[in-house]
This record gives sequence, C-alpha cells and structure tokens, in this order.
Amino acid sequence: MKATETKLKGCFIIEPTIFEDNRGYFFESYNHKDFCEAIGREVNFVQDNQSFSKKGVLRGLHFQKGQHAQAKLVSVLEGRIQDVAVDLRKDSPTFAKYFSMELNSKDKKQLFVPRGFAHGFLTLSESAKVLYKCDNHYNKRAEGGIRFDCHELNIKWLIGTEDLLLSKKDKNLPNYLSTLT
Ligand SMILES: Cc1cn([C@H]2C[C@H](O)[C@@H](COP(=O)(O)OP(=O)(O)O[C@H]3O[C@H](C)C(=O)[C@H](O)[C@H]3O)O2)c(=O)[nH]c1=O
Repeated sequence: MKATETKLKGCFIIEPTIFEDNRGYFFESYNHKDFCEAIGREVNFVQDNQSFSKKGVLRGLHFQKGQHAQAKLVSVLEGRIQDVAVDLRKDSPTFAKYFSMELNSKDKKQLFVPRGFAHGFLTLSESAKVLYKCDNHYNKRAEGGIRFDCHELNIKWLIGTEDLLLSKKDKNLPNYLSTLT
C-alpha cells in the first residue's frame, strides 16, 4: 500500500495494492501494521460504519467533539463519492481548508481523515455503499457539524445544490465556523 499526505497535515490518500488475476482481484483493505507504518503513527480503529446512499445524497459535514473526536478511514465498496475532509484544528495553519477527492469501488483508494476534522461526502453514482473505520466510538451527545455550503469553507461540490438530498439534521447544521465550540 502507498500513503500520500495531502496538503492537510495528517490527512492521507491510501492506495492499497490490488492483486488481479483471471479469477478477479484480492487486496488487503486494511492492515494495521502497514497502515500505521505508512502514516507514521499508531491508530487503533474500534468501530466500522457502513452507509448506503442514493445519487445526490450529501452526508455531513460531521465531527465528534473533544475526547470523542474520531479519525476515519473512508473507503467505497460500491459506486463513487466525492469525499471531503475539513481541517477544524484551531492551531492548524490549514484551519478551515478542505481536501476533496473522488473515492470509488474501482481504484479502491481510501482517505484517512484525522481527529479534529469534519467529514462528509456526496454520492456521485446512482448509489454508493461507503465503509469507514473510526478510532473512537459513536457518542451522540458529542456530535457536531457545519453546513456543507458554509461560505467560510466555500467547498466546490460536484453536483448542484438544487439536486442534493440531505437529512433534516444536516440542513439545520450551523453555517458559520464561529459557532463551533
Ligand atoms: C454516525 C452514527 C450514527 N448512528 C445512528 C444515529 C442515527 O439514528 C442513524 C443515522 O445517523 P446519521 O444520520 O448521523 O448518519 P450520517 O448522516 O451518515 O452520519 C455520518 O456522516 C458522515 C459521513 C460521517 O463522517 C459521520 O461518521 C457520520 O456522522 O445512525 C449510530 O448508531 N452510530 C454512528 O456511529
């Protein structure tokens, strides 16, 4: 596998090694030893999440606060998504900057989103099945978020706003970074 750090320190593109033959393919979707060596630090994932979304569904931008913050390793089992990671680390030189890339089931690339980031994705294909590993458990009381169209982030989404499908919760997320405690 290969890990390439993005412009946001600690956020990495992970490219697994795919072994193809006349039967199909095999790859190690996660290897603790190789992963930690590749990103240069220890990460212990404790929870796997999966979500299935129709085209135009945008989930996010979400994070968990304080000691409940989660690092995530995002991969796509079916379809294509625009995955977005936003640096919300107050002391970071890239605070409020984002990284966006397509994740899909064909090239099997993954995105590692460290703690202190908000994460969200937009479904680009007719449907998409997303699997992501988290290094901290879900804690509903610690949930936080920022609206996908927050002007301070100015994220370029690949599908027009009029065609998006959001949860009521996501529609009602704060629209300003200053509101994030
Ligand atoms: C995140 C989560 C949710 N839930 C329950 C809570 C709700 O009853 C239901 C749906 O939750 P929600 O609408 O928050 O799901 P998403 O909008 O896909 O949220 C995710 O969206 C973006 C992409 C993320 O990165 C986060 O991991 C996560 O917040 O699952 C759980 O039981 N455990 C969990 O870890």
